[in-house]
Amino acid sequence: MEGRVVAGWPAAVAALPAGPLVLSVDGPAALDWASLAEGLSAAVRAAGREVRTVDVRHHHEPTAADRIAGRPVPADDPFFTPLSEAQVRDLFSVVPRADRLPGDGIVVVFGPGAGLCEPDVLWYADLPKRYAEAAVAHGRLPVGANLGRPGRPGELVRLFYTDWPVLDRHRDALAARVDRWIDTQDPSTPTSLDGPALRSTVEHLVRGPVRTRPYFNSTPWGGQWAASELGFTPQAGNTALGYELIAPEAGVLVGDTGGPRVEIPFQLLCVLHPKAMLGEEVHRAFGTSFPIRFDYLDTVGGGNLSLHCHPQEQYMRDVFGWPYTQHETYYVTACEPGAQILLGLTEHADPDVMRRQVEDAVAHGTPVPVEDHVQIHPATVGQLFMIPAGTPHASGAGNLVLEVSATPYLYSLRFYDWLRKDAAGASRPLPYAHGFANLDTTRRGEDVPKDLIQQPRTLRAGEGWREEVIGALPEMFYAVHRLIVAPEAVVADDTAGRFHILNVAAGRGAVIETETGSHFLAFAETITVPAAVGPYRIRAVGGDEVHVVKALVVRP
Ligand SMILES: O=P(O)(O)OC[C@H]1O[C@](O)(CO)[C@@H](O)[C@@H]1O
Repeated sequence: MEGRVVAGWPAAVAALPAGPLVLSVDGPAALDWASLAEGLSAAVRAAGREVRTVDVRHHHEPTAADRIAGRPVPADDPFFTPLSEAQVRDLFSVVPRADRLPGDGIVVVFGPGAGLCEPDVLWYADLPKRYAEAAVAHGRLPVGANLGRPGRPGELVRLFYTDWPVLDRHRDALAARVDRWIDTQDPSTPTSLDGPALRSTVEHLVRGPVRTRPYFNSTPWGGQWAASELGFTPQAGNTALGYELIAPEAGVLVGDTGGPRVEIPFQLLCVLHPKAMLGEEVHRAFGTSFPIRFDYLDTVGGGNLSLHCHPQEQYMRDVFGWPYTQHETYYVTACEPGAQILLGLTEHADPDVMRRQVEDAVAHGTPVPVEDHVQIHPATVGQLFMIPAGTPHASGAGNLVLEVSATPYLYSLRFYDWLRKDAAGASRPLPYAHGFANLDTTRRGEDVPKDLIQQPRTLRAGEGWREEVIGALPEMFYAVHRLIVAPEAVVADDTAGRFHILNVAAGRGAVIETETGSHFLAFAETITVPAAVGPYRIRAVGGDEVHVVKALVVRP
């Protein structure tokens, strides 16, 4: 990395040019902007410069939140809104302009949209999205407020489908010209990196394998595998959903080991270098959206996921506004004896009966006889289950599932949640009307195991290794392969112009060797090999066979 990560406001302020300045600090709604302004102002004063602050949120229109909102479809849908297509500019009727102070004073314009105020210097203050989600979910202000609604408790539906698309577009548009990137995870000592160093770091990152920072959240079905086997600290009692690589939320840590670090959004790599990251054809098809996600579903010592399906392609576009849909696959990395995967309709499933029972469960708490409608398959380590959009599914208790899926992840159309209630006696949202509108009633009976529980096909092989296709379907744009590598054997691979994602699913680990370096990938870890890498090698480490799950786009 060229340039240094520095810690604290004084170090960031010391790098500002002399003379009167308008300094804009832009960033998401989910920040404690008042503390930021206070900490930054104190550092400016300590540097002997006069300071004045302008909070752009006071210049947002009173109706700003309405102006940027995606409209619910149908109008009273409490579960989803289409992705907002608004711009941060829409928050304002008039974007404020600040006059410079005399001498070498600094006017600090801060808040979402501050970058539009034609500043002399532009900083971007970020907070990884997981903080916003947690703050909104628990009603923690000021961080948990929605864009255009400071001071009012936030809502997740607005966060996911309005705030994030609007703010992400804005961040992406600023990325090529920000003068400093600031990570505010520690609000009293933010870490930061200047703009040229940020961009040279990103340029370096897209030339080699890159691992994103993992974390696990907790859900009502979450288990204990990641806590006990990997040492993750459960947020709220369990390690349910492991964010390995969910591009819209993923971050990459940059900085020297032992020194201050800055977490930058993985998405910056796709925005600043889309062809190097994704490859030319994938970029043409998906723009700057990184289309494959890897995450864990940990139900070991936990419960069943809800029974749900995901939107069909056309519905996803028309109703939710995502250009591609949430096709999924489950790879069983570990499971307890007797663990199960629910997948596909039974031969004689009747969606009308199922719907009446689902409604009965909601209205009267009557259990749904799920096995009448949905097939139950034994979970076995190493098996991949294909879950095209519209297929009802759930991982049962006792599994560690590696999900290899299309990137959209916020569209679980739940039919049934096993009558679970939270401490306050509330059920989780059950958008079953959307579920039934998307249920693929043709995929049932024997077709389910035949098409969706595939047997591995060897694609190529060499001394001590083979590469298998373990899941591919005509309607899915990606395929899942597996490399079986004997101890110390080496596989030569090539991105051939499209990124690969690798995960060590069995064995101690593997070394990923490229022309410029080597990276050790331990069991259960995931890494992206950008398209620009070209040829690379996978070397098995440890005394046991190593299994590497690999995903790639096959039909852009
Ligand atoms: O609705 P539940 O039970 O929380 O399950 C949601 C999870 O299911 C999945 O769609 C997997 O099937 C995940 O992507 C998602 O996080």
